[in-house]
Amino acid sequence: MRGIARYRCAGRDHTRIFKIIVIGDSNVGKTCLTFRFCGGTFPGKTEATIGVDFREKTVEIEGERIKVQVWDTAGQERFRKSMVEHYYRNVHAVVFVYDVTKMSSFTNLKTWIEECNGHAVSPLVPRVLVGNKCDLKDLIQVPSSLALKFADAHNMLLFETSAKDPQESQNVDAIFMCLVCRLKAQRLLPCRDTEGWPAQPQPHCRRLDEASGKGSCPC
Ligand SMILES: Nc1nc2c(ncn2[C@@H]2O[C@H](COP(=O)(O)OP(=O)(O)OP(=O)(O)O)[C@@H](O)[C@H]2O)c(=O)[nH]1
Ligand SMILES: [Mg+2]
Repeated sequence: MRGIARYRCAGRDHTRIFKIIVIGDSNVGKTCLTFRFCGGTFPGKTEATIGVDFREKTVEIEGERIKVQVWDTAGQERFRKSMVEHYYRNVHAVVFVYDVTKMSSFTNLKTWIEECNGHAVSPLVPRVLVGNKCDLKDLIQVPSSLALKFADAHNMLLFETSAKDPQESQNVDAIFMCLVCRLKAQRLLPCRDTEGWPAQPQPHCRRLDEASGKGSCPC
């Protein structure tokens, strides 16, 4: 049987928790991507996220169990403004999402990056760029070359994928697993218990589902 690595904090053993926030315009598919990663399915119907929805998934990498706490944020200004400070507090990694069929969601990325930088997120916090809805091949407006240039300029990896297409599910997993691997490599990252995770459900905050998965580093 393989041993599970655990880290000791204040005399107690803890599974490390990594907080990953998912940011981008409304309707780009943030909820669907997080659903695909945490639940393994594409939700039949979604509504605009209000505040934040929490999802989590426990993964095992090189013998260490890690809890990935995914913050599915609201893209609509009116549904997010009271929550923005909470999004960025103690964040470990950021996923920026645009819709490959909607150029404005790509050009707006600079605003999302500015917001992130404006909340003093350390440059050491890894960030990735995700172009979603690649299944809509005939409707693509954002060329990969343009997205790649943008990602390079901002020191991010680019993933182009689809939350909807089941054949893309491994790519969706790779987005998050890649971040987890990078965070795991940052050995000084402290373990946290439930800091940043509301003890009680709050208005506009719902903790949805939990699934478990095992994986190896996709990077
Ligand atoms: N074709 C296609 N549609 C998708 C994909 N991902 C999401 N959608 C659709 O896009 C719409 C918006 O998806 P959501 O995940 O709710 O978008 P969101 O970014 O969470 O939006 P907000 O919560 O308002 O910020 C829904 O109708 C989804 O079914 C995808 O990969 N392909
Ligand atoms: Mg949403």
